[in-house]
Amino acid sequence: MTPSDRPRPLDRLAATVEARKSADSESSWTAKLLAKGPEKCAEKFGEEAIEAIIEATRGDRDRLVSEAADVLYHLLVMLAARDLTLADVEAELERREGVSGLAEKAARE
Ligand SMILES: N=c1c2ncn([C@@H]3O[C@H](COP(=O)(O)OP(=O)(O)OP(=O)(O)O)[C@@H](O)[C@H]3O)c2ncn1[C@@H]1O[C@H](COP(=O)(O)O)[C@@H](O)[C@H]1O
Repeated sequence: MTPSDRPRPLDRLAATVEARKSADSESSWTAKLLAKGPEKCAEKFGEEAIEAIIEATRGDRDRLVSEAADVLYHLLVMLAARDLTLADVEAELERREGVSGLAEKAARE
């Protein structure tokens, strides 16, 4: 496998999170969080999002990168808790490609 064939980090993380749905809670933080249910996963995502907002407001770039990584991880866990995947979100992003946000908003009004 050449470096360019290797799945990107977000795809690798998504595959790991998916695999943790059937893993032992004793050996995996992700499995432990998933076992607490979708509401707890959503709560953790919210906490991490707020931490990212705080760092974005403060302007500390390194801490924002770290919090953004937490947000992406907890987003994947929250999706997995509802049997959704990164591929589902990417399909929605693809559907939106080429549609201006302004045009989309105007169509809703
Ligand atoms: N990216 C992450 C990641 N980001 C954050 N976390 C964990 O998420 C937790 C959130 O931190 P908190 O301080 O909010 O947790 P806490 O206060 O202990 O929890 P609560 O008491 O609030 O419930 C920490 O324990 C972090 O280690 C992560 N855990 C796992 N991953 C990835 O998931 C992979 C699989 O991990 P396991 O499922 O543990 O094997 C890892 O290899 C990583 O790639």
